[in-house]
Amino acid sequence: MQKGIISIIYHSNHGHTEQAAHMLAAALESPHTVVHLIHVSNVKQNWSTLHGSDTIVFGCPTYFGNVSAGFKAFMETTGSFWYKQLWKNKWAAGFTVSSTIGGDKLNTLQSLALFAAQHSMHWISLGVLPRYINDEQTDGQNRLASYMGLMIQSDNSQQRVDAIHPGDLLTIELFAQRLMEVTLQSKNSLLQLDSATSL
Ligand SMILES: Cc1cc2nc3c(=O)[nH]c(=O)nc-3n(C[C@H](O)[C@H](O)[C@H](O)COP(=O)(O)O)c2cc1C
Repeated sequence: MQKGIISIIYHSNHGHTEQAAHMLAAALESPHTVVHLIHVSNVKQNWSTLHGSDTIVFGCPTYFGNVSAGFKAFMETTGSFWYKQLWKNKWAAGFTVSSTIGGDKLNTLQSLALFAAQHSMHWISLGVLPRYINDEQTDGQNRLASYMGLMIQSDNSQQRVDAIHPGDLLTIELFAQRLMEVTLQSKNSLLQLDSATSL
């Protein structure tokens, strides 16, 4: 079985999205995966890593209900190869961090999914049902009830980074499992297809 290559490209001004990106990368580590964690400020040295990935995960804070300026700048640099469609048929997924429960995070995830669509990538949704007990939503898996991608609620400090909420941590773990499943399933069926057609 070939390893699945998963890259996380993220922006963070105050460290909360960076913390989430590190947690997601750690949850993606397995004998079957190679994981790359790239801050947008280091993208110049890492284009070949992104181009060689099976799955690219986009992550940024929600600022004023949309992607942060740092992430938008990264998105726009991909215009230099967008017309070649280098990322066509790769898998894509996204996460966003903001300090309120809602905070218009959905709009950020929609912007990330649209960005992936412009690169003709396949979007992986969160795939983790919110858990209800006795008609009340719990503080556990997918407590922010997202479907488009991973949402995380942070503290609102620009000086410190508190621990991620346990429900969001569980959601990160479950999202990582889904990313691995999708990446590996597709990689191995493509390999089977290749070997069948080369017979
Ligand atoms: C300019 C600015 C705009 C923000 N807009 C929102 C917002 O629309 N919704 C929200 O819930 N939080 C908002 N926040 C809070 C941030 O999303 C939150 O602090 C986040 O954790 C910052 O991520 P970072 O530490 O990775 O930079 C905003 C913060 C800043 C500085």
